[in-house]
Parts: sequence; C-alpha cells; structure tokens
Amino acid sequence: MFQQQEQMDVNKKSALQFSLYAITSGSSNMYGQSMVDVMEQAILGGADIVQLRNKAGSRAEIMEQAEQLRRLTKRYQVPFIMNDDVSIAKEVGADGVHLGQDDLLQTSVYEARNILGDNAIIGVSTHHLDQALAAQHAGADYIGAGPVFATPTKPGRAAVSTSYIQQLAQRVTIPFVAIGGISLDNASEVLLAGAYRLCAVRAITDSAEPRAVCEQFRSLMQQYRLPPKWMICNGVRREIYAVTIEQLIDELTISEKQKHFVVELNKEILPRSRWSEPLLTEEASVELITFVGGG
Ligand SMILES: Cc1ncc(COP(=O)(O)OP(=O)(O)O)c(N)n1
Ligand SMILES: Cc1ncsc1CCOP(=O)(O)O
Ligand SMILES: [Mg+2]
Repeated sequence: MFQQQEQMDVNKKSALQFSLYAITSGSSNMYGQSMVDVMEQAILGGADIVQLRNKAGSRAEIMEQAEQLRRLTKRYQVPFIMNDDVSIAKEVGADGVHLGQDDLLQTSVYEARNILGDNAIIGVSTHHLDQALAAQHAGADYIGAGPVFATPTKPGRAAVSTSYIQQLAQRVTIPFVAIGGISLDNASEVLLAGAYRLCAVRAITDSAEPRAVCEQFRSLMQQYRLPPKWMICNGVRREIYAVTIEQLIDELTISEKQKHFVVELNKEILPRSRWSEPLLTEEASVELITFVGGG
C-alpha cells in the first residue's frame, strides 16, 4: 500500500519549493508598466515562480510574451510556467504548464508529461478535494486551490473558502498553492488555514509598486510557516511541515488518544521522550507504527 516514490530531480524539487507565485495580467498595468517590468519587480520583491496567463491574445502575441518571460525568468533563475497551452510551453522551453479542469479535457496530465518530460512542472487547478486527490494520483506536481475568495479575474467561479485550504493541508501529499482574491489584507487568513504557498494576479499587477507588494507578502508568509520538507512518511514521499513527531501526529490528524505508536526515525526507534525535539529534517524517513488501543 505504501510505495516509496522515486527521488525527484534536484532542480525540479527546488523549483517546487516556491512560496509566492506571480501571474501576469495583460500587456501592461494601469500605471503604464509593461507586463515584463511588473514581473521583474515581482521577482525582485520575492516572487519565486511566474506564470504567463493571457486569455485573449493571438498565438503569436502569446508566444512573444512567453519568450520575453522565458528570458526574464532564466536571468533570475525563477521557474516559468505557461498557462493552458502545452505546445507553447514546449516551444519556448518553459519549466512547466498549468492546466485547469477544462484544459484537462484537451490535454491530460499524462499527455502533458509525455510532451514536456519528467522534469517539467505540471500544475492542476482544483476546486474540491476529489479533484485534488485525482490530480495528485494523475501525477501533477502541484495543485492550484481556488478561488479562495471570489475574484473578478475568474468571473463566475464560486469561492472555495479557506476550509478547502484546511482540507488540502491535511489530505494532499504534493505542494498546493492558494489562489483567488488573495491580497495583503486577507493573506494571513489563508496562511492560518494551512497554506504555505500563495498566488496572486491583481494584488501584484494592479499595484503601482509590485516589488513592495511582493516583499510584504513574503514577510507575512515568513511569520506563519516554516518551509515544508520532503520526507518519507510511512513509505510515502510527501511534503511535511512538522518539525517534531508531536507536530507530525497533529499534521497527519492521527488521534493520539485512539492509538499507540512506535516511532522509527531513519530506521531507529525514537523514544517518546524525544517526540518534542526538532528532529524532522529534509529527506528524513519516519514510520509511525500504530496499534489500535484495546480495552
Ligand atoms: C496557479 C494557478 N492556479 C489556478 C489557475 C487557474 O487555471 P484554470 O482553472 O485553467 O483557469 P485559467 O487561469 O486558465 O483561466 C492558474 N492559472 N494558475
Ligand atoms: C486564474 C484563477 N484561478 C482561480 S482564481 C484565479 C484568478 C486569481 O486572480 P486574483 O489574484 O486577481 O484574484
Ligand atoms: Mg486554464
């Protein structure tokens, strides 16, 4: 049942450790800053992954923007994700593609993976837990979760609320990013619900100071959560936020009252007296061996 998944390519692993995801809107903002300038400011402020999202342009226009962003993101060594279109992603050498539920009807995760390769980052939009678990099962590298709040950037799409973020934090093993209506005013709510990664369009692109906005997002984010670590937990490679065994039991929502544990950390039994120590590090391997309590 528990399968240890293959080790991930180091570049891909580090790309997936993003925390602030900036998405484009239009070819310039209301202050006359070009799309590329806005994204450059965002990167300088701490955005560590960039997506080109152009729902209206011709293929030629989108290709040109994609090439510009490819150059920019290469310069700053930030991953570049193409929205919707796997063929453009392939042509410009993007680091990956983002597919929504409708996009998946044209191109599945499996097909996108065949076209872009194992090291490509494939993100999938989800609006409820079943879709998230299906995306994870299909081999997506990250999940987009939203809109958390209703947003004019995605008109007609109902808000999923922060309760969906809480569910994902407990149930998915791959990275997830909260998106939709996220601003500096409500970001802490989303972080408190369990998100580590935030994504924004308007909060960044509609600002006269995209760099300052991103800096403020990053400093807020640092107050709430330490970066997650990849670990093997009961044979499954997954992202874990916990630093101690006690926190891990909490994170995995295992009721301590109902079960007794033996804990193995890196193949050695860890006595209960050490469960509050900060021993969970990157690539640690943990087995929580549970026995249902008897009467
Ligand atoms: C990071 C991220 N999450 C969600 C989306 C939305 O994708 P989709 O549902 O396909 O909607 P469009 O963006 O294509 O209108 C996204 N683009 N990025
Ligand atoms: C593309 C997309 N998918 C879900 S919400 C959203 C738009 C997010 O935009 P904003 O940050 O302006 O609310
Ligand atoms: Mg889409």
